[in-house]
Order: sequence, then structure tokens, then C-alpha cells
Amino acid sequence: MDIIVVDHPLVGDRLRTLRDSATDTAGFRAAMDALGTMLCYEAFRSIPTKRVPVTTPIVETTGVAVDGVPLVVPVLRAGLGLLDPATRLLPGAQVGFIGLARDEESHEPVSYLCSLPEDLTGRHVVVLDPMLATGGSLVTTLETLAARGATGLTVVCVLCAPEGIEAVRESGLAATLVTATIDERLDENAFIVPGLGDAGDRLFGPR
Ligand SMILES: O=P(O)(O)OC[C@H]1O[C@H](OP(=O)(O)OP(=O)(O)O)[C@H](O)[C@@H]1O
Ligand SMILES: O=c1cc[nH]c(=O)[nH]1
Ligand SMILES: [Mg+2]
Repeated sequence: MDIIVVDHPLVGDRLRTLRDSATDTAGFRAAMDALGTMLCYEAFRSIPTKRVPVTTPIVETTGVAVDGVPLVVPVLRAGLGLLDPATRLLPGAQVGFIGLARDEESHEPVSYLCSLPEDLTGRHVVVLDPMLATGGSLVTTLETLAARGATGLTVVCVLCAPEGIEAVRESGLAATLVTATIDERLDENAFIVPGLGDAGDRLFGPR
């Protein structure tokens, strides 16, 4: 698995905004959107392209076009915070949805939604979830996508814990992981340290 930690001053600035417990909902959403744009820009480097003819005011030449229809898959709820930037950059993308909520005691993901095309063979698929903690949610997501034939999966996470990266690496199901940071560790509640708290709650309120 290739791990790309995007090293850029603006990534650092928006990450600090997300971490800050004084950032309100509007500021949190805006920083997530900006970070999503920067991380998705990197993640979309590997989308398939083709050469197509283009007529400039001067001559006939060729240009680049996205080949096929990529699928972006936000993991609800928090992954929805990355969906707008992803589809702004890739307006022709289709969107699938996976809904998972971690059980507060066991920290295991509980599935409540799966809305995806039946057959993902040959499709370019990009998973969006800001938080990779134990890795349970992401590995479940990758298994669901792989069971439908998806391969070469790209994942966009804003914050990763080393434990989660190891779990995803062991699964062998992700080709590329793009992130803003690999944090220190998980705490006793399986929250990322230093982290940013509960991303879903900070975007949408407690559930
Ligand atoms: O790596 P893990 O230990 O599985 O934790 C990461 C998951 O936790 C968060 O979702 P959560 O279950 O809090 O749901 P929410 O987005 O609805 O708040 C986050 O968005 C990931 O999906
Ligand atoms: O730190 C964490 C861990 C899991 N989910 C979150 O939203 N935050
Ligand atoms: Mg949550």
C-alpha cells in the first residue's frame, strides 16, 4: 500500500483548525472542505485518463479527459464532509454510500447502509472517510467494495492512527492511502491522539 502524507502549509493550517476544540461547526465544515479539496486532488492523480481530440482557436491538437466514470464512496456520516470537494473536482463521478457507526463499547463498526452498484469490476473507486482509528470501519468498507469486484482502491483519510494503517495494510485491500497526518496513537476509547474528537459529531452534531 502506498501512503501519501500530503505535506503543504495549507494542509497544516486547516488541520490545526480541525484539531482546535474552539472551532465551531461552520469553521469545522469549511476546514474539512478545504482539506478534502487538497487531499482529493492528490488522490485523483491515479484516475484513468485518455487522449481526446480538441480544437483550439489555432489548431487541432489532443488533450486529456477522464476515462470512464469513477465512483466515490463516502463512509457515513463523517465521510460526507469530504463529498462536496470530491465531486467538485470530479463532477462526472458517481457516488455510492456506506453507513457505519462504531459501537461505543466494542469499537466495532455496525453497518446501517450500503448503497452501491452491484458490480464494481474495473471501476476506479475512491473511499472518503476523515478518520482512520482502529481501522475496523475502513477494512469493513474495503471488504464490501472488494466483494463487488473492486480492486486497486484509493482511500482518502484526513487523520490516521498507526493502528488503523496497520489494519488496512494487513487487509491488503487498499492500493493507496492519502492523508494529512499520521497521529501518535489511540486512547483507551479508541479515539485518535492528538486527533480532533468525533468528526461526525463535529460536522453534524451528536447522534
Ligand atoms: O477506524 P475506526 O475505529 O473504525 O474508527 C473510524 C470511524 O469512526 C468514525 O465514524 P463513527 O463510527 O463515529 O460514525 P459517524 O461518522 O456517524 O460519527 C469515522 O468517521 C470512521 O468511520
Ligand atoms: O478519533 C476518532 C476515532 C474515531 N472516530 C472519530 O470520529 N474520531
Ligand atoms: Mg462519530
